[in-house]
Amino acid sequence: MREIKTVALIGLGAIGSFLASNLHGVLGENLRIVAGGARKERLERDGIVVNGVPFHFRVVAPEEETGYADLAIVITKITGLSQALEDMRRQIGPDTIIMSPLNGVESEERVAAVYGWDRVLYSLARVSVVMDGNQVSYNSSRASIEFGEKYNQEPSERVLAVKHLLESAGIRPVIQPDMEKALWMKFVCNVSENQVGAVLHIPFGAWNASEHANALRLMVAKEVIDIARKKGIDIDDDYAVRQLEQLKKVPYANKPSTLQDIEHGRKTEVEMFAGTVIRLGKETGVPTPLNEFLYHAVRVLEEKNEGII
Ligand SMILES: NC(=O)C1=CN([C@@H]2O[C@H](COP(=O)(O)OP(=O)(O)OC[C@H]3O[C@@H](n4cnc5c(N)ncnc54)[C@H](OP(=O)(O)O)[C@@H]3O)[C@@H](O)[C@H]2O)C=CC1
Ligand SMILES: CC(C)(CO)C(=O)C(=O)O
Repeated sequence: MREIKTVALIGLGAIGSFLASNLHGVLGENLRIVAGGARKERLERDGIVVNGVPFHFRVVAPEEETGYADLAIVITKITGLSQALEDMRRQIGPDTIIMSPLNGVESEERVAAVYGWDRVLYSLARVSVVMDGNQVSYNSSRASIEFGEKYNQEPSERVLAVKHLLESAGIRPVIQPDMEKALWMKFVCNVSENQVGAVLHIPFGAWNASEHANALRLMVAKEVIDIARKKGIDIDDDYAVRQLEQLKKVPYANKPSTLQDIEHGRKTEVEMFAGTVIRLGKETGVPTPLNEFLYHAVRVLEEKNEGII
């Protein structure tokens, strides 16, 4: 069986730290975090503390010649993806598998445009991770990575290799039969939960505590489900309703990554959420007034952070 012995990861933020802290146990120095300049210095000096455990990973600069990695994980925010793909160039050889478990439905296309579809595996992260400074926390019993080829009736050799690696590292692997559909189902959640959560400044617990918050979540989700269906991706109308059962299991005070971005004064991924929905709504003929509202509302929050307002 194909074996993954070396992993290069770029983006040691919330999700990157969740992945790296688990992979480090099986890979040790064969896990390399790619980061340059002041970022490299900071990561080497401060390390990362995940669920109370301190880690100092091996950090390599983008220009360092380390040899190719068997698996490259790109997990920056969408706003940093283009630069990260450039910075990973020395890690990526002819047989390197690349996974980009960012939110949204388009990161794989962006990776493929640079490195080709034959290197890309689809993936997404089903976990809520909170990061403040170098402190990271998440609930390990509720964390999984969904991944695979576009369709996975018979898992390919490289899918089985990634499954084996994740299992050995203690990360729950889920091979979805249809990864395109899985990405869209997560997209429904992110567009509704992240954006409504950020604009109203409410944590995950609010969806269950407030019928009004939940009503807004469902209305926004409907726009995405309608677009998915127009694109031939079969997500039923009640999917977002059922999602409430999953949301009840997320710690009450956890915040979606978009709200964390606003609170930390960072640019959000609104372009990838509402921006994509508005664009695809026009292409498929689905009206998206709620996403138009959210797009501008999140932009206003960014402007407040930038001191424009
Ligand atoms: N947080 C969560 O619970 C979840 C997030 N996601 C998704 O996962 C993706 C990542 O999110 P998240 O982990 O929260 O994001 P973070 O902002 O916490 O982490 C991104 C990291 O990438 C680093 N980075 C950016 N560019 C580079 C570069 N060129 N070289 C090296 N490092 C770089 C940033 O460093 P620096 O800080 O120095 O800029 C930062 O540490 C997003 O698409 C998000 O939507 C998915 C599921 C859950
Ligand atoms: C935690 C979760 C799953 C919420 O939708 C997420 O993807 C995010 O915060 O970006």
